Amino acid sequence: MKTFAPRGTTEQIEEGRVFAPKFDADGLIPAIVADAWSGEVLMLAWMNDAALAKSIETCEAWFYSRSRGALWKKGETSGHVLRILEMRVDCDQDALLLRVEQAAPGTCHTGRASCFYRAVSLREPAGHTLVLQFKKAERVFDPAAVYGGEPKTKAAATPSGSTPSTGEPPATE
Ligand SMILES: N=c1c2ncn([C@@H]3O[C@H](COP(=O)(O)OP(=O)(O)OP(=O)(O)O)[C@@H](O)[C@H]3O)c2ncn1[C@@H]1O[C@H](COP(=O)(O)O)[C@@H](O)[C@H]1O
Ligand SMILES: [Mg+2]
Ligand SMILES: [Zn+2]
Repeated sequence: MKTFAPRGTTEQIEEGRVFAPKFDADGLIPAIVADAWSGEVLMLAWMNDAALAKSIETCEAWFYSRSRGALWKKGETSGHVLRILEMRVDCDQDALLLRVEQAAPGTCHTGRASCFYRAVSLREPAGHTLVLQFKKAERVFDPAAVYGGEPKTKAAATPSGSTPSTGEPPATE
């Protein structure tokens, strides 16, 4: 059973009004999630046909977890659901952008605001271990309290979560 329109011509896909999302060979389409108010990119996850349909029906973000092999409503454990204010599709309709309002601060399961809290060093030659720089590493919630497990209160107090071997600088934002 197909939930969405079949792909048309390039002209129809790029300039038309019919939503005809392209799922990859695994039946998935990537969805970038950004905070609707700040524009901050929060996470990237994948949707299958069912997750996309549920997201559209409920205006809450549903994904397909590749590692768990299951449909997943973001926030089902944490309560940190993502209300979709707008869903955009890119030119060739093979990527989605969800502009969301967060029910609670912190989208990343590590307790950070965004999954993208580290930067890869640029202008480095390939072929050796590249060091990551912590850019926005402070935890805005304690993942142990929300998900269970070892408390992260110490790491929350030291935003860079410093592990001396990597020489991480403190958070810069
Ligand atoms: N909460 C998250 C979560 N939030 C954001 N993300 C991002 O979403 C991506 C999930 O996509 P995939 O499942 O395809 O990714 P994956 O890396 O193959 O596998 P997992 O992350 O699912 O292990 C990850 O790569 C993360 O960058 C999360 N990925 C996983 N979780 C887990 O989801 C579960 C439920 O959490 P809540 O939805 O917050 O209740 C918990 O077990 C969390 O650990
Ligand atoms: Mg991942
Ligand atoms: Zn994350």
